[in-house]
Amino acid sequence: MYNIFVDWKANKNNPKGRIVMMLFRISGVLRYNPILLILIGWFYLPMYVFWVEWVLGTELRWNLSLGGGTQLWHGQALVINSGAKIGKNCVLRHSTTIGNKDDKNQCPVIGDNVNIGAGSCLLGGIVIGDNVVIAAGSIVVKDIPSNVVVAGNPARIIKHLNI
Ligand SMILES: CC(=O)SCCNC(=O)CCNC(=O)[C@H](O)C(C)(C)COP(=O)(O)OP(=O)(O)OC[C@H]1O[C@@H](n2cnc3c(N)ncnc32)[C@H](O)[C@@H]1OP(=O)(O)O
Ligand SMILES: N[C@@H](CO)C(=O)O
Repeated sequence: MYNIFVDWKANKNNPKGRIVMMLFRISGVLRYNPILLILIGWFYLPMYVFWVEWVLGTELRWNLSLGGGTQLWHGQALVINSGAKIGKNCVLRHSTTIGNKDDKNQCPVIGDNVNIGAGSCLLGGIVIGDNVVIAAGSIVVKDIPSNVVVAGNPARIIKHLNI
């Protein structure tokens, strides 16, 4: 619940990001509260799926593990498999896919402060460190260490960050 306020602050000057993240966090509250889930989940979750996933095209599954302070820019055609884990203070944009590579359904585990450029694909059971910038249009299919910028298809390190 606390993350609602953290996300709100992180998405300053970004009303769409604020609203989508708030709706996502409310669905997360239902996940951990069986009574609320029974009382309002039957109504709220289909509405969430309809408006956020289908109409806005932002597939942030209600049971996704997503750290506080997530910035969501634009968000259209963003699809994240619910098996992925994303840390705190990450930036998500449009036309991005984070999901499985094959039918083993292993998904990325992403650290804190990871800034994912528009049009990227992060696939399979890979681990991405903290403080990583993923350039627009990158295809990431291998582990990425902390404190680097990666770009390209397949994504390779183009810079080391002094953090
Ligand atoms: C509507 C909107 O505005 S939505 C916003 C969309 N923006 C994003 O998604 C942000 C993503 N940001 C990027 O992709 C940026 O290019 C960054 C952060 C990866 C790199 O930016 P900078 O640090 O300024 O790097 P710089 O421009 O100096 O490029 C460094 C090298 O990486 C290459 N490079 C930069 N971006 C990319 C990319 N997306 N894909 C492949 N290579 C790239 C450059 O060609 C350059 O290569 P060179 O050294 O061989 O000449
Ligand atoms: N600042 C925004 C611009 O659209 C972004 O980085 O995505």
